[in-house]
Amino acid sequence: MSRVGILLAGGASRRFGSPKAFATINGQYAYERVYATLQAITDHVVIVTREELINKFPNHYDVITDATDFKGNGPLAGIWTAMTEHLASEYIVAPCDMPLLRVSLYRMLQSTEENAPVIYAQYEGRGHPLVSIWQSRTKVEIERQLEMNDFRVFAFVEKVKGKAVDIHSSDAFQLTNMNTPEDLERMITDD
Ligand SMILES: Nc1nc2c(ncn2[C@@H]2O[C@H](COP(=O)(O)OP(=O)(O)OP(=O)(O)O)[C@@H](O)[C@H]2O)c(=O)[nH]1
Repeated sequence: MSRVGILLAGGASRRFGSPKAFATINGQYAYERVYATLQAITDHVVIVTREELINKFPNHYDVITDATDFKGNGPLAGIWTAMTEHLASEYIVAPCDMPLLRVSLYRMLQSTEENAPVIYAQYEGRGHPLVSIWQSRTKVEIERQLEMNDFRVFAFVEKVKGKAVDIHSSDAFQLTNMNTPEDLERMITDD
């Protein structure tokens, strides 16, 4: 089975004020940390970003931008773009703004028996559809939704009856994201 990691780094980072992918946590860029996690559990990792950032990533990374037809419309378009550029049986998805994600959390998702189209993390009833595993068969359905100008990730995951996996409280810290500079400050203190 071939697995491709999709690192989502194409957001506007409006609340953060500068590109979140390049926020520094203890000497490492946020995206580098997430990349390392995806690299450990996949055959290849692709970073999906926006035009303005593409040259900021070193050349040895595989970096693409959202498909022209859907760009600027959120992460679902990014997931679909990566699926079109890289054929695989399954895709492991992670956002660049959760730099505490570790392999152990994805292993938990992978150990789910179900052959659900999307398997995603959930903690205290809140789903995290960008911390997830997507089967390749979802590509056609994503495209159908995007073509209807519906860019909502969670709506998609619910529509295809994605499987939520409850994360143990001891792993919940991994789902911490940085929407604001204050979130990053807290993360550095806790890391
Ligand atoms: N490829 C791609 N990734 C996206 C897009 N929008 C958001 N993301 C990524 O999805 C993850 C979660 O996004 P948000 O929390 O909404 O981040 P954001 O849009 O950068 O932040 P705000 O502008 O403050 O809402 C982050 O890793 C983003 O980089 C997009 O249009 N394309």
